[in-house]
Amino acid sequence: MQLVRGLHNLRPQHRGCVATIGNFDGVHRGHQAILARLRERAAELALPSCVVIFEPQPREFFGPDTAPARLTRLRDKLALLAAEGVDRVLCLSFNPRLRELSAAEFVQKVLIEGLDVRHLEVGDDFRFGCDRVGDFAFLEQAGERHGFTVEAAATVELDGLRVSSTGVREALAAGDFALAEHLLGRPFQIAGRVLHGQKLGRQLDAPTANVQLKRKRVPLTGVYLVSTEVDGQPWPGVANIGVRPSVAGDGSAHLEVHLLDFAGDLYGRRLTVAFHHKLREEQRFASLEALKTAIAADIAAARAHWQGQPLK
Ligand SMILES: Cc1cc2nc3c(=O)[nH]c(=O)nc-3n(C[C@H](O)[C@H](O)[C@H](O)COP(=O)(O)O)c2cc1C
Ligand SMILES: Nc1ncnc2c1ncn2[C@@H]1O[C@H](COP(=O)(O)OP(=O)(O)O)[C@@H](O)[C@H]1O
Repeated sequence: MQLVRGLHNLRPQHRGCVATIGNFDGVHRGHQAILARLRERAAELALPSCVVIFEPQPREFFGPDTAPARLTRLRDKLALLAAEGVDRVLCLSFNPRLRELSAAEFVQKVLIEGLDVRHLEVGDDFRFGCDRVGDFAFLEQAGERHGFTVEAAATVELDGLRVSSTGVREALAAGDFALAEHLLGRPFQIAGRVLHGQKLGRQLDAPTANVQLKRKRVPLTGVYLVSTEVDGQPWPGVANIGVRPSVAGDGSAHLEVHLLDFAGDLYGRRLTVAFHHKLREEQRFASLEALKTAIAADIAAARAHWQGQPLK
């Protein structure tokens, strides 16, 4: 899959494609349905498929502190899109200039001049352009003028519930991992590099791989049963994600993973942590001794849970 960053990096060979536009945060089963349709149309027309995404996502641009926490950072989103068979991603910076483009200008600059789109696949609630005035009817009219077809992918519902990034966030916040996994089509995961921490973990009899989080806000906090892979081998563990109120810190979110019966050096490695079950909320403990006792209980609970269970 090819990544093109910014309209200015589009070349003549990128013109002529089948495209879709959106945030694709989480690349959930609703997104996957649109991407499947995109693949079909690309095959029928013998054209490459292109997904247009924004970075930051528009809501993050308008309200960095109020936008919902990301389910997938850019790197993970790109890997998931590649796995869905997308040929090309055009990643546009959502900046004041882009924000001010009218719907007609967006169509002209991005879809016509930039991509020469022959077919556009959109979600049924997709809106775009300054103040979100562009909608499906607008695109259909533009398509008639410029010679491209537009199709609105039907809403994907599972058990009567519309699949959405918001739905996944709500499931995570409620600790309903079965639902999150159902909506995503895979377990919820966070990937990142293992950084050096405060070296407190070993004093707590629970060394923890400190997985780097690139964003301040996270879609879940608490203590969880997790699994990861080390050298291709599935490995169970227990993790805390949150601000660690018992430990002096800067208030930013951390993901700390203790792997059961693991001894070794994980610094610098990239871990993908899958979340399976919530054990408890993160707590503020009065002493490190009390925190140590709580962590020992969490580890015992994780051991009891994973005993004899195949890792997912
Ligand atoms: C299973 C588990 C549960 C944890 N629960 C809490 C908690 O409730 N409150 C808290 O402040 N920190 C909690 N922590 C985080 C510890 O404070 C953290 O792992 C410790 O500070 C080690 O940090 P370091 O890797 O920077 O040395 C938990 C860690 C683990 C592994
Ligand atoms: N069972 C284990 N689970 C997680 N990390 C472990 C384990 N055993 C050893 N390690 C290593 O120890 C490091 C964590 O030790 P810790 O004292 O918590 O230090 P830090 O504060 O740097 O995270 C991990 O990054 C990893 O390299």
